[in-house]
Amino acid sequence: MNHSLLEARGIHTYYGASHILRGIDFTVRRGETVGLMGRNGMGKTTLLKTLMGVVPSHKGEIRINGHVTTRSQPCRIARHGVAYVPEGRGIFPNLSVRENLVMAARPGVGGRRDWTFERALKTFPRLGERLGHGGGQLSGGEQQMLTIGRALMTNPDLLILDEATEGLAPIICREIWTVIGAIRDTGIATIIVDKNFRAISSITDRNVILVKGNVVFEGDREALRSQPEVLKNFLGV
Ligand SMILES: Nc1ncnc2c1ncn2[C@@H]1O[C@H](COP(=O)(O)OP(=O)(O)OP(=O)(O)O)[C@@H](O)[C@H]1O
Repeated sequence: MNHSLLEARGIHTYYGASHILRGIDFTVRRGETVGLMGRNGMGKTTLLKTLMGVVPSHKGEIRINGHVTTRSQPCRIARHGVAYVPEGRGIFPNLSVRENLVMAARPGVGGRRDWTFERALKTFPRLGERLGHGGGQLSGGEQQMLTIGRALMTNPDLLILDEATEGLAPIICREIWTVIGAIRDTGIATIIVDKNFRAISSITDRNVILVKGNVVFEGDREALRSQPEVLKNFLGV
């Protein structure tokens, strides 16, 4: 029995002639929170896009929830239980908060309907106060909450967050980190990319660092924090 929710082996991805991912192995177990770290341009977003089928891998194999998804379209991968929140915010600015949430609703793998409209509002009370507002009228932090709320409404097994707190005020970032911690407690696995390694590593089970398309470190919070040279060399902190 394979307990991995997501398993990628020997992944190579190119943009044209540029060889970006150079043989990456990457695993997420059920319910696990994984921090994906690295300096700018090291291939984090490319790895997420490859896992989601947005960018094709040239070599290697990806399995999600037991299905080989290496050459699947993003919509098929989403149906295998993955919700992807890309950098920037993917909401419909002309639809209301209510419409944005309701439109995204669908059962998860096996018909699971843990996340309902009511539960999303309980998780993000701010959204409940803005139900009639257009998505485009929200602040940056509220838009990010709506994006995450929409992703949860698809009842995912795995939530992928790329730079969820980018450009947001510290107080809003803290609110988002708290929510991500709460999502973790519900058993949803998460991959998080964020520049704030302290915030990430305080909620992750495992951390993976990329340098030039290779995995150079993999370990839990203690392993990461006990190796200042790793932080300095690979993250510049
Ligand atoms: N569409 C593209 N076409 C060509 N090259 C690209 C494209 N997107 C990204 N790259 C290049 O691929 C490399 C990896 O980029 P990627 O966005 O995956 O890095 P990242 O680790 O997510 O960095 P950042 O934190 O800056 O988003 C970079 O050198 C980048 O310039």
